[in-house]
Order: sequence, then structure tokens, then C-alpha cells
Amino acid sequence: MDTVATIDIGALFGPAGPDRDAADAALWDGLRSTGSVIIRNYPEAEKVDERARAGLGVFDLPEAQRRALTTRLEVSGNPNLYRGYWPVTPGRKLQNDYFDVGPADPEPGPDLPGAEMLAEPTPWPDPEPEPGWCATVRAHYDHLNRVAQAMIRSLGRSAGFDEAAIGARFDGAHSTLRFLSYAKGAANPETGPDGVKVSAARHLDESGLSLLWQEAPGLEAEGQDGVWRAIPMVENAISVHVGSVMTGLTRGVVPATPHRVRASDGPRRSVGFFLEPALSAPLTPADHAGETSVRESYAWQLLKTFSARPHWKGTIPDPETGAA
Ligand SMILES: O=C(O)CCC(=O)C(=O)O
Ligand SMILES: [Fe+2]
Repeated sequence: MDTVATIDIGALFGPAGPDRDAADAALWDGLRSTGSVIIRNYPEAEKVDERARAGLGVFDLPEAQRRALTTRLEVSGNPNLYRGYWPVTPGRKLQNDYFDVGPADPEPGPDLPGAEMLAEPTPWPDPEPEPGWCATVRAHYDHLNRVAQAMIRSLGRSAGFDEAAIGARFDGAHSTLRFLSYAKGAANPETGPDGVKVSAARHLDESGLSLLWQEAPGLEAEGQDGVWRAIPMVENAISVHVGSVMTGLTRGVVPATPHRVRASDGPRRSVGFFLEPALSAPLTPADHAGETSVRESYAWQLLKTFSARPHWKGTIPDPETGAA
């Protein structure tokens, strides 16, 4: 099977000029042709494997401690609804347990019913899986956020948009660092049109950009040519996938990356960083002139999406109608 290319993005962290232009072009060409690329040579790239593996220690906690971190939708009386631990449920496209970490200082979004939950604090394990664990997870969040912010501006430039206008949408703190664990043999009933058995069915992320890391192989990205390519297992490998929010901000110029995970016999763990807009940021194209309303905000879109999901029924009101 083909694999995606590896791109040197070091110059994205330096001044504007020919080197940065070349890095812009390499990232742009890579994402446009194969949907995803592996990045290298950015600050602290050598820390990625160590921090990702440490964070995955959340899955080694005793069951009672994982329950204490679980969303109130599953364990009544718990404080968190949105961040924290989500056990696998049948029928979900991605057949994993996951633990979601939000920003250290969540910024409240627009005043909409149900929106408080989107800015809730992350529940932290107490005691930590190992001393220093929370600080390592925070460092990983901050690191991937910095790298993703540099790339979203780069893609904005390549797509012909004002990088400041693109960047401004992602400046507020709302992104998600997610630790994922697929049980041995986890599989979705869907198979690809090519008959491939998957533990995460083909999907687009609703992020600006997603940065993914895997402990075992399985992740694949679909290029504009319709060809599936494996994300290779190399040291400190972060793969980049465009999310549908970036497609909207650029009027479709930057296509989102379909991706999936092949089912495997053994268990598999992975880590995702989803660069998301600020809750109050509008999702209108970045060159949109004029007023925007709260209906165009990212918080509105999240509530609209969540209120339509069966497990949120009775918890999240539809922002359109106010009905829960
Ligand atoms: O497990 C993986 O490698 C991919 C996860 C993914 O696509 C997602 O969480 O959106
Ligand atoms: Fe995804």
C-alpha cells in the first residue's frame, strides 16, 4: 500500500521569506495530493512519542478512577458532560473509548442555552497515573496547539486568504486533545467499498486541522485521487488531516481529508489533537465582509450537531428551536 509523504515544516516557525514559502508549498502540495502528510523538523518534534505514550496512561487507571472521569451522560452525578472519559458505545463510527482534554482556561462562548457545557473544565485523574502526568498532558496540548496554529496559517496563505483572518478564528481557546483506545478486535459493522474491515469508519473531522499519532498501524487517509494511503509508523510521527471547518472558512479551496482506521486483531491506542475555532468565532468564509450573527458561531454549530445525536437528547437544546 502507498504511504503519505513526510514534509519538513521547520521554516513555518521562522520569518516570512523564501524558506517559509517553500514550506508552505510543500505542505499545500502534500495535503492536496494525498490528503494527509507526516510532518517533521518543528520545535520539540522529538518529544511527541514520549508525551503521547505517557498520556495514554489514562487507560491504565483502575476502573473506578476511569468511572470518576466519565461523562455524566454515562455516570450520573459526575460533574462533567463534555470533557473527560467516554466509553465506547455500539454503533459509533469510531469503536473506541476516549478521554478528552480541553484548554487550561476555557473561554466562554456566546450566551446560548446549553453552551456552558462547552467551556467546562477538564476533569483530571486524582491521583495521576504517574507523578507529573497532568503537566505532561498539558505540555502535549500546548505543543500540538502551537504546531497546528502555524500550519493553519500556512494553509490559509496557500489558499489565498489573509492569514490573520484565518488565524483569528482559531485564536480563542477551544481545541481538544483526545486519547483513544480501541479494544482487541474492535470493529465497526461498516466496511469500506473496497471491503476493508474498519474500527473507525471513513469520516471527516469537524475541526480546522487534526493532528494524529498512533501507537500501532491502521490509520489511512484518502487522497483527492480516491486512493487510500497508510500513515506510516515512524518515530515521533504526527500526521496532518484537514477538517471540515477549514473547508468552510476557505470556501471549499482546502478540502477536508477522509480517513479511517483498519480493524486489527490486537488492541490499538492513538492520540488526536483537534484544532478548533473559538466558541464565538464565526464559521463564515475568512474573506466574508460584514456582520455575522450568533447563528454563524462555532458554538451554535456544535450545539446543533450535538442536539441531533440520540445520547444528548434531553440534555442539549436545539439552538434553533430551544427544544431539548
Ligand atoms: O485512531 C485514530 O488513529 C484516528 C482517530 C480519528 O480519526 C478521530 O478521532 O477523529
Ligand atoms: Fe478523525
